[in-house]
Amino acid sequence: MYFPVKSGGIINRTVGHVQAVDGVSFQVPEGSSLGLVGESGCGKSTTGRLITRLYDPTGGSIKFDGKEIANISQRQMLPMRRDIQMIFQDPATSLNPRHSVGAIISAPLKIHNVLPDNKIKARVEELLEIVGLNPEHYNRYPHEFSGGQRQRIGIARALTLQPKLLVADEPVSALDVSIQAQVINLLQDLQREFNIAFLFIAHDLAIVRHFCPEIAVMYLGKIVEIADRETLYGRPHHPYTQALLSAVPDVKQAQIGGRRERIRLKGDVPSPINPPSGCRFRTRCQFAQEICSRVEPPLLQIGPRHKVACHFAGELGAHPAEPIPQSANGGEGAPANQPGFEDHWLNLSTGQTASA
Ligand SMILES: Nc1ncnc2c1ncn2[C@@H]1O[C@H](COP(=O)(O)OP(=O)(O)OP(=O)(O)O)[C@@H](O)[C@H]1O
Repeated sequence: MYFPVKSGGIINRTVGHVQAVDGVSFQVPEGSSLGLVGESGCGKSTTGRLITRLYDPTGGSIKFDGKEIANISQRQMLPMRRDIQMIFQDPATSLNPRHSVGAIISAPLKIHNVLPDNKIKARVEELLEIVGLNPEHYNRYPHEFSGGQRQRIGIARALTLQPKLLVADEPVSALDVSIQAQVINLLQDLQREFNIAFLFIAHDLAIVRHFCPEIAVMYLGKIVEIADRETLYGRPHHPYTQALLSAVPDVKQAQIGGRRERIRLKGDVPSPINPPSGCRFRTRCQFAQEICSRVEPPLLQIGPRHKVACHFAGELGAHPAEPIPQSANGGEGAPANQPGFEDHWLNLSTGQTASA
């Protein structure tokens, strides 16, 4: 997704592009959840909005249930909207303050014409109950609810059409810490009960840990590491993931005394209008070498469910001195940036291909 940058003035020329999302590839299995994590501005929300087709992608492919949806018209997308819904970060701004809760939650039912009018109220009351709100509050307005309750209204609205995929864009970031766990538990219960797949967007690794069996870390529009939860938190290989994790308080470490060494990132995130050549993370990476400015590292599979985009991928304190040979990447056209995982991968310690 490239957004045009305009010059302004009378001749409003396009003078550049914000490369908001470029090189993102993942799968969200049916009924499961994938966490998408990264600093502000790395393209997480844009990715979520592309999948729900709130934005029209400028390139690439998005498949839902095997069907290509990246290029279909909004009209063709309409039936699919029932299956793909979104929960937004800030319930205070995503709910219309002039509409009652009943009107907000019933709107999708009316737009998609799925229930006769006389059955709508009962369905909305049922939804309110499912998300832990009092069905008698049908006629109240969003301002009469607390932040956590408002997010429950947003969740009920997203559930109305029984979606198969929910894109949750920082669904708890705007809430009090004490309320966050309750809303996450609710989402988890709903997932189990209705077999809903989640793309769970968050800016820190602590929130997605309990929700997502698989997590992708984004930096400046790209996925830099994606792995199952145990691998990502236990043995991250990308210096950026390692830095993000070092900022998360570690309870176990605190119990046995001592602190995990904190890795500080140098400088600011560069502009996505003119991202660094080669590896986009190199300007802030303590391990960067000459190759990093020349060659963009592909997203290389290095374990059964582990991919990383770094020439010097390795566990913290064990980054290799020499870059991973380009031949190991399979050369040009290798399926490195395909979604999902292959059944074979590169074993970094032996330099050989391994399989299950
Ligand atoms: N409509 C738009 N027009 C131009 N640039 C945009 C637009 N939307 C997003 N961007 C830019 O694309 C990049 C990615 O933005 P995005 O909102 O997806 O990041 P994010 O990781 O979700 O950040 P945050 O957590 O702050 O929402 C940013 O540099 C942003 O300025």
